[in-house]
Amino acid sequence: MNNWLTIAMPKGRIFEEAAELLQKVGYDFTDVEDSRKLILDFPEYKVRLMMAKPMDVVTYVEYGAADCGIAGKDVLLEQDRDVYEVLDLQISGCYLAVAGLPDNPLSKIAPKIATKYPRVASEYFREQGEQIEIIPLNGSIELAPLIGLTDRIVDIVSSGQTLRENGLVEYEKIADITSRFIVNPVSYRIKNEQLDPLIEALSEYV
Ligand SMILES: Nc1ncnc2c1ncn2[C@@H]1O[C@H](COP(=O)(O)OP(=O)(O)OP(=O)(O)O)[C@@H](O)[C@H]1O
Ligand SMILES: O=P(O)(O)OC[C@H]1O[C@H](OP(=O)(O)OP(=O)(O)O)[C@H](O)[C@@H]1O
Repeated sequence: MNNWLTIAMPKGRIFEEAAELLQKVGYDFTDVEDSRKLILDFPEYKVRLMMAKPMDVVTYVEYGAADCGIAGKDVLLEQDRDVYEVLDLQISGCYLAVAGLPDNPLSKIAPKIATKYPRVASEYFREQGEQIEIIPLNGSIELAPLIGLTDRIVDIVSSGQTLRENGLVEYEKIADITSRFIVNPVSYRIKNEQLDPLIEALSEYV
């Protein structure tokens, strides 16, 4: 299977758009979504798919367990791993923002920030000259300011519905986010015969 490509695919909300894009370049993985299998072989394409949590795709690619994969720019910013980010696939668009209760100035001493993105948040507030305390959370981040646990959140905004329905407002946008095609640096050299045509084909659709 040395000439096969192993692709780490994000389960969850990115999968459908990623599979649609790959279908356009001749790889039909659309049936996979309903399966619970984590490793799926496609001999017709010489491709092995690994189904991973979106936050973990970069780990599999960095360690060479997968040759390449699809990951949100939010994950790449947070993890700063040794992988090549070769293409902006322009799918699963959203952005990272600072939000909180309206008309609510930051506490003077060590304001608290709830987030799944501690590195991005720390770097952002450092650039603003603010000394903050990170409160790491794994989900429902919007709860934190509602119950008075934190001054602000740093989280993904897409439609804005979650902020709106919880009476929160956006203070600043930090970064626009889309999904990226990433490649393991060694695979990039030794599997260029398989990777180059795929990257080339994808680049025509984005
Ligand atoms: N509204 C959104 N909220 C969160 N992530 C989004 C959104 N829109 C696009 N994305 C992208 O999707 C990725 C997260 O996908 P998903 O929500 O399936 O994973 P997850 O955060 O591990 O979810 P869960 O923990 O709920 O299973 C992010 O890394 C981001 O790039
Ligand atoms: O602007 P919107 O379209 O409302 O999307 C943004 C929301 O979606 C994500 O949460 P998710 O649904 O992944 O749930 P979680 O809180 O469990 O992470 C994100 O963390 C926001 O809460």
